[in-house]
Amino acid sequence: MNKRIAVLPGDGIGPEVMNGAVRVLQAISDCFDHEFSFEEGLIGGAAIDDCGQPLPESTLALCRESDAILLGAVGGPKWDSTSHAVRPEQGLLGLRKELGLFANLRPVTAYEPLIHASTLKKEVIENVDLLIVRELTGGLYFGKPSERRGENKELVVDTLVYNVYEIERVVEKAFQLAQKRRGILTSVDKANVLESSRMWREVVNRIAKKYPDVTVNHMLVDSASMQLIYRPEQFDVIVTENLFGDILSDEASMITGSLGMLPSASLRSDLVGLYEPVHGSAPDIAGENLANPLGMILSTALMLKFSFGLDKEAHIIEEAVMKVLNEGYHTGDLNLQHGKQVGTTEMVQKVIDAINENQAISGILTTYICG
Ligand SMILES: NC(=O)c1ccc[n+]([C@@H]2O[C@H](COP(=O)([O-])OP(=O)(O)OC[C@H]3O[C@@H](n4cnc5c(N)ncnc54)[C@H](O)[C@@H]3O)[C@@H](O)[C@H]2O)c1
Ligand SMILES: CC(C)[C@H](C(=O)O)[C@@H](O)C(=O)O
Ligand SMILES: [Mg+2]
Repeated sequence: MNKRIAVLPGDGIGPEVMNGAVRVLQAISDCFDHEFSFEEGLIGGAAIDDCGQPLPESTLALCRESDAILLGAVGGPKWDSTSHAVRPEQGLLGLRKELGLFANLRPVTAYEPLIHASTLKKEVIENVDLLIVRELTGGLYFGKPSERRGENKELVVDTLVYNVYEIERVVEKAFQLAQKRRGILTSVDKANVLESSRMWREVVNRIAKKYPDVTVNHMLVDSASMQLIYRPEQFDVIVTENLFGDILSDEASMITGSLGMLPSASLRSDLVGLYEPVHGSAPDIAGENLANPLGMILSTALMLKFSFGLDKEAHIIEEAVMKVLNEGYHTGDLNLQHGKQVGTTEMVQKVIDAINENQAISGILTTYICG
């Protein structure tokens, strides 16, 4: 299979984790004779430094011409003082909006070997396997006007805007995903206060009629944030608007033990997708070989699955990550008393070794069984 992949490393630890992701994909392509070509584009602060814009036309064109996009992270203190119109984060938001990537899937799994890395009790998290479906191209992030007004700029305006079709398409996606999983959909909103949430609820209830095999419940976001760390195993698929999804997914990441573990897929209706870890550019550890590359690596597995239909290859990456964690290897963000702490590049190499080992064993088995 020939695929063109746009690679947008971004800022901070972005390039470090991206380097690992590309190396893992090269290992996969070597094992399976796929041809993956990787073309780099600038985004975020790196792009501002280069041409004054967080999302250059050339990057957008590259993404449009590619079969899938990988993104590291954007932002950092270096660009914090610049005016908000040229913030690095605008590059990422612009890319999501321009490409119409409305459904952001953020799976959260309590990995057995990391159960003691979580600050939550073992019995609270041991069976957790949930999926947050976050609406990604609407809500407060994109409402206009967003500005400061008045002579002394003493009035600030941010608006929360949703068209009904924007809610329908992401809710529909969440129902379809719930159908393929355990059949439980929790819609999270703030319908006791926000009109947009009341419309959200109406849409969910209307679409629910098409999916009688999915059990639906509504939860207010404040309560949901509590339930997420009180009884997280109750959740299968959570569907929610943009900002709530952003906040709840960082919270949920601690079930896995670290924000560095969470992958994500941002999809539209066709197969094109953007794959990025949930974490940011982590300026506090950037350039020190300390970053956990697994959220980024697991995002490549989501890319293989969703954009290329390569389920087997995706599974091999996920199995390799599990094997490495089972052997006790982990980066410093995971608070584990036992095990072996390694740096970013060593962790990547361990995953690649596990992939190659897996393929060597299956090669021996094939020769043995087929003669
Ligand atoms: N998708 C993105 O590009 C994205 C996401 C979130 C934040 N950001 C940006 O990143 C910058 C920093 O934001 P922040 O500090 O609030 O959030 P962050 O996610 O960058 O970091 C939060 C904490 O988690 C740690 N952490 C995050 N990822 C890690 C990893 N892979 N391995 C080990 N530790 C990890 C960091 O060291 C830090 O202590 C900001 O400019 C923000 O806008 C970008
Ligand atoms: C960097 C920022 C704009 C982004 C968001 O809020 O969507 C990030 O926090 C995320 O979760 O992808
Ligand atoms: Mg976030």
